[in-house]
Amino acid sequence: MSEVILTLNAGSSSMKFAAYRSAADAPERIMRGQVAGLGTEPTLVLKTGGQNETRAISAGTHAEAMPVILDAIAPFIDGARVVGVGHRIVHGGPDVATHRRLDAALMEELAGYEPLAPLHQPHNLAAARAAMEVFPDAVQVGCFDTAFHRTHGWVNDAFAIPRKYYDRGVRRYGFHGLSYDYITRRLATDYPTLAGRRIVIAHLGNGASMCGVRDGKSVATTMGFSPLDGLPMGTRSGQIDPGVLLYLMETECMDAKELAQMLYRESGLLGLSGISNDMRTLLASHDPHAAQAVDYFVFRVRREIGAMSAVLGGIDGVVFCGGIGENAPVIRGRVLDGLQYLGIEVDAGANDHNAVEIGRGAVPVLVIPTDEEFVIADAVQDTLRSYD
Ligand SMILES: Nc1ncnc2c1ncn2[C@@H]1O[C@H](COP(=O)(O)OP(=O)(O)O)[C@@H](O)[C@H]1O
Ligand SMILES: CC(=O)OP(=O)(O)O
Ligand SMILES: [Mg+2]
Repeated sequence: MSEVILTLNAGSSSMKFAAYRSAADAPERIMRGQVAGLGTEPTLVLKTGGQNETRAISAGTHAEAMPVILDAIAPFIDGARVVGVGHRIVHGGPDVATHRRLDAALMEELAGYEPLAPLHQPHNLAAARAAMEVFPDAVQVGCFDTAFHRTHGWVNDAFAIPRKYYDRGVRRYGFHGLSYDYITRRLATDYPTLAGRRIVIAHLGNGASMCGVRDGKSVATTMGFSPLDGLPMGTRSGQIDPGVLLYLMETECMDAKELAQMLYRESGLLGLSGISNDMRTLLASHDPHAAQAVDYFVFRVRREIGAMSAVLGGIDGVVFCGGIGENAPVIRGRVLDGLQYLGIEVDAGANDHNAVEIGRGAVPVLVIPTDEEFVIADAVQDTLRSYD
């Protein structure tokens, strides 16, 4: 092995990373891991050859996690040259519809989107800057969560506020696009009969959203201008009546900073339960507020499945992914209960075992572990080949 590709994926509470070697069809993964629990109890998880190794670390922030990650990767790449580094970047703005090589001008433009995704964009860009310093000769490639959704029609992109704001970029961008891209590719290769159909993909993690896909393209998604909209999340509110914000500004004199703190960091499962943003903790809790937070989550996910059905004109398949979607049978079961009218029925045994196919109705229901890193590595390989 002489040349490798690295991927960095800074989520709101985690930093996932992986190393790949280039291969003819698609990059081959050498190892992957993540720093999880940033802000609470940070751990380093290494995943190699089916083995998971977890250890507590002292990094409290995304920046402090970087040297830990580089040390963790080093033994696996055995001195090989890092020729490309791919970065998940949450916000690419209105025009970016595919991955791009990161240069100074693009980095500056992307920094302008930091206020629109404060839990992600600053960490994404910090990781890219750090990688540019550590690997100055490697190609740095930005892979954008918003890019997959640039196929939306205008009605799905616009807010019904004066038009001048649309022209200034106040639009529904949508996020989690790398995850939806991966799932859509998996459907194309593993479930070709579903690939051209109407699919609802529920990415339920610490950040959560849903995407309606038709013919492999995004038609609608629950997140909007920022990754605050749509489903409730670990610490984010999800959809909220803007009148609530006006009321809080007027009666509680909250300013933009305080509202941002509340909406991004103190709401969602954490805000409703008063206990935790972690679905595992809430499912294990006997506190009635934990149960209510879970009820609210389930209610909103079900509601959005109905909305997606309306937008797509029916549903031919449902896919769950993300930390909750891949690992929480109780949530999947409750979300899908009573959707027989859409042809959706759950096989309880398969669901309990996190099987890949958990439906027993006319509409297939799948659990597919998402792999944003693969999409990033593939984009880097693609970029490197364009120079050959
Ligand atoms: N076995 C499980 N049961 C329920 N929830 C789980 C389980 N495993 C992970 N989760 C949830 O997944 C969430 C993390 O999702 P993930 O997609 O990894 O996060 P991020 O959005 O930070 O990338 C955690 O907050 C946790 O609530
Ligand atoms: C966009 C988003 O919410 O990402 P994450 O799930 O990594 O927080
Ligand atoms: Mg995520």
